[in-house]
Amino acid sequence: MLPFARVTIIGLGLIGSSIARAVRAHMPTVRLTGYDADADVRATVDRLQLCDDVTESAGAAVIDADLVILCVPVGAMAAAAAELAGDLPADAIISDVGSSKAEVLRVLTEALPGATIIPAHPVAGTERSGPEAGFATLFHKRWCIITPGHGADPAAVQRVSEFWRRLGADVETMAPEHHDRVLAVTSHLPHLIAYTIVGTASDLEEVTQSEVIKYSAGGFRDFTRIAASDPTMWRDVFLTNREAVLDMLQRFSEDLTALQRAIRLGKGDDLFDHFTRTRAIRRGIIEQGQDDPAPDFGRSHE
Ligand SMILES: NC(=O)c1ccc[n+]([C@@H]2O[C@H](COP(=O)([O-])OP(=O)(O)OC[C@H]3O[C@@H](n4cnc5c(N)ncnc54)[C@H](O)[C@@H]3O)[C@@H](O)[C@H]2O)c1
Ligand SMILES: O=C(O)C(=O)C[C@]1(C(=O)O)C=C[C@@H](O)C=C1
Repeated sequence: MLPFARVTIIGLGLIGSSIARAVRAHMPTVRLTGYDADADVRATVDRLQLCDDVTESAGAAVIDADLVILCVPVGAMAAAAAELAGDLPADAIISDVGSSKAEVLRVLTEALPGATIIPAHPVAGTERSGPEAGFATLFHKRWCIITPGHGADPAAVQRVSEFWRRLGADVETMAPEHHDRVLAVTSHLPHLIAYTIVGTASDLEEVTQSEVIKYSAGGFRDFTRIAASDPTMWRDVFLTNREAVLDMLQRFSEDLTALQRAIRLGKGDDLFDHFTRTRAIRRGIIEQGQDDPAPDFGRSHE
């Protein structure tokens, strides 16, 4: 049996539109309703026929939903929830896809007292935004981490987990605070590093902008892809996962200083040992079948 019959998506950008496409592909009988604050996005979703209905307000979108998924930037979760609070059916489950979880659970609980809130984070995405960037296979064989709060209804957790499994994801459950520490190091810090290095390269006086573009064929090019990620989304991620990111950044700076010292002192063995250890980690990821779907994954859908 399907976990939900009437699904509403609030926010129809990359992730929201990918969920809509994946629901169409895997659960075609589900009635899909969508709402986005941006009228151009609503028009595009209408044109692409990604939902059965696109409404003019958040309230109208949720009125008969049994699952509502907030797919807006994490800084907009509170406002999006407040907008639909008066129309949310008592038995609906509300979920989200935000990249940071403890703060999102806090603001949703505040905005929707008494609602069944089961947050989730599909660990899948690209550097692109908007409804045209989405695709149905985005979640295939990618993790989706469910982060219920204390005392969350186990049956509701099961239904949300089953929903994501049907979209092709592998599901894991984690406490929101633990999620935020894990993702701080595996996702948030790498983005911060990419944003930094691309900025540094373009600020170098002795290197021209055209040289940065011309010679960015290798490792740097991968950084530019990540550094092209959505500014609103990432501003909000760093502001809502501040403590964990700052903690991981401190650890990272110490390790970077150690490598800097090894280079300065000519300690080749230290460098070699470090690089050998990190190479094994990459190989472990590939052996587990969790390899990247190629750096230009999103681009092939342009
Ligand atoms: N992009 C990724 O790689 C990725 C991966 C996993 C999770 N996420 C999370 O998914 C969420 C959405 O990210 P995205 O990449 O789809 O962003 P996006 O910019 O492509 O889409 C966000 C959409 O939300 C709409 N919106 C903003 N405020 C709104 C409001 N109050 N009410 C209704 N609509 C509103 C915007 O108009 C936009 O269309 C974020 O919370 C992000 O952290 C992103
Ligand atoms: O591949 C990318 O472009 C991504 O940045 C995807 C990525 C990640 O860091 O893994 C980014 C943020 C999300 O919350 C989940 C996935």
